Amino acid sequence: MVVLNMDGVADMPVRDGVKKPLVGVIDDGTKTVRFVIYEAERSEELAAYQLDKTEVQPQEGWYEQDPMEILNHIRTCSENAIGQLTELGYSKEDIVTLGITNQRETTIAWDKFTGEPLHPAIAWNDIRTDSTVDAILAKVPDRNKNYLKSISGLPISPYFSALKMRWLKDNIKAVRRASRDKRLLFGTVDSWIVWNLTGGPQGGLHITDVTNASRTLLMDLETLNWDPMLCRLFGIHRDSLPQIRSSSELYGVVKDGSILDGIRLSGILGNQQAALVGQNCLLAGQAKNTYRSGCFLLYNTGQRRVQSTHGLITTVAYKLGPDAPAVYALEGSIAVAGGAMKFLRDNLKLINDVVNETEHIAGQVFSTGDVYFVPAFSGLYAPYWRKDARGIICGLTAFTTKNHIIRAALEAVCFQTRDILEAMNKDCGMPLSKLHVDGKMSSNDLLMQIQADLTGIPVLRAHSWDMGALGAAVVAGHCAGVWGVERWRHHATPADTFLPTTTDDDRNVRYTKWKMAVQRSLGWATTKKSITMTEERYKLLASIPATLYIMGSFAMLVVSKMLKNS
Ligand SMILES: Nc1ncnc2c1ncn2[C@@H]1O[C@H](COP(=O)(O)OP(=O)(O)O)[C@@H](O)[C@H]1O
Ligand SMILES: O=P(O)(O)OC[C@H](O)CO
Repeated sequence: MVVLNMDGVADMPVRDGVKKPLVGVIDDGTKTVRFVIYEAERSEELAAYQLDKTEVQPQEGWYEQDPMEILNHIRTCSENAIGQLTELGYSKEDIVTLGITNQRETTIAWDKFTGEPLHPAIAWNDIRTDSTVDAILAKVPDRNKNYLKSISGLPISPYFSALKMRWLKDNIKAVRRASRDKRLLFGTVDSWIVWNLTGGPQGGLHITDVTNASRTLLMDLETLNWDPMLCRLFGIHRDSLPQIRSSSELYGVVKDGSILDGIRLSGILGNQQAALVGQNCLLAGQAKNTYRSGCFLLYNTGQRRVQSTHGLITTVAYKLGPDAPAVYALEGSIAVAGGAMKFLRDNLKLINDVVNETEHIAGQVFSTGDVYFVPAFSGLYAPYWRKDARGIICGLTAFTTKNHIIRAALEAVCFQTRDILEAMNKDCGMPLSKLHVDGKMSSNDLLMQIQADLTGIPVLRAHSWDMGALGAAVVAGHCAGVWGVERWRHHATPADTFLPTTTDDDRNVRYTKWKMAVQRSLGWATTKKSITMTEERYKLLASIPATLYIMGSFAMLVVSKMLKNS
């Protein structure tokens, strides 16, 4: 609708003729940085700008990112998105607050006084800490990878930040030196962004929110504080860790000389928790699955911390203010979903274009012809937590074509989701009756239909694929008083519905075969010592003290646990 102003001249097209407060969101994903602007209480994006990040894979299983590139991309994206506002009748001044949502677990170490990163960010899916995990497990009763789960909610896995921090201290001289000189700051990407946005070396806030902290293996899920025993165990000094805050409160104001200068910061959520909020799964018993490079299914358990006995993670879903109670979730994390499509494109060259070809090519066959593809490129996450698994394609015959293999890669995403759902249903005792989905990969209709067929429940696809940015806008707007979470709770998220078309028998037969394929993928990889890139790293990796240190700490932990239980 075009509005006439007092002079009878058409104003810029503000939606519905009513100017609303705006909420900006910084969305740092594994592959992209986005800046998105929403009108308060509206779920469609008003303006957005996105840039791809440089992928750095220095060696097999290592994934690094450039922390400075993240900051530069935030500047460019925010300038461009805010630039679009003028055409829409808004200006930067209409942005009342900012939220941040980010890839979780990815870890950065930097210098408190210079602001310089001391190493590239180690990404969540990096498995260089494999041998550190082994050294730890060797000292745990029964090599129990769930030994720390009752405190942190997490299994011992290279996925989580504490192992990455330990690796940085053991292998990077600059990190050790900074630690010795009390200049070392650690953080997940949210911490890095906030610290830089709020002044950096000149008084930047070193904070994180509970959802990100709950992915480090250092936080006690009950107290929502860093756990002294876990910090000791991993050798991470509390002074180098950020302060843990809620997901929705006034943290501070941007002071970095950028276009965002002067805007308040009032929301932080890890991206999968943000998608749970964006999908409006705010009641216990509601769940969402986000299909991106990886795939993450979160089930809201309300204020109950459900301890999974079937391979899921317990994590903080959100905490809407310093005095609000924490809401928890059970999570099933899948390391490779859309990533398998990229593998088919870049490594096997079976397709040229993921978005435009996969659905079409896989749709040309009615089944995979009994081919199963387990994309365990760096091991398997939930519910298996097997870092020794490796990818397999099995069931090949002389009739197999690339169509079958591509279809099997799509099915793999759905079977992995079923693995998670089976575990969730057992942990929660109540089978999920429908699944809310989002993420770029969910735009694939065939994938969504296969998902409904293999799980036997309706799949409800959100109209916007980026529910994470929306969730961060909700929590930031909630604190700023422009986006009531209570009202949001009653907001119906528009969705496309995919209904199951298979019988129980049919899906169960196929699922049994999938489980056989998974079994065949296990135990393939032998742990390699991390082979480092520099002479310094070579020497340090071979050095025993770091490993001894961890083993010693573990011995202490075992003893202290025994004393606690006696
Ligand atoms: N239509 C589609 N069919 C199959 N896979 C898709 C489709 N669209 C996107 N993907 C896959 O989904 C992933 C999208 O990831 P993206 O949303 O960019 O998030 P991330 O930051 O996790 O990489 C990519 O790995 C891509 O291969
Ligand atoms: O790859 P993304 O950006 O969808 O997010 C990754 C997850 O947060 C990892 O836990």
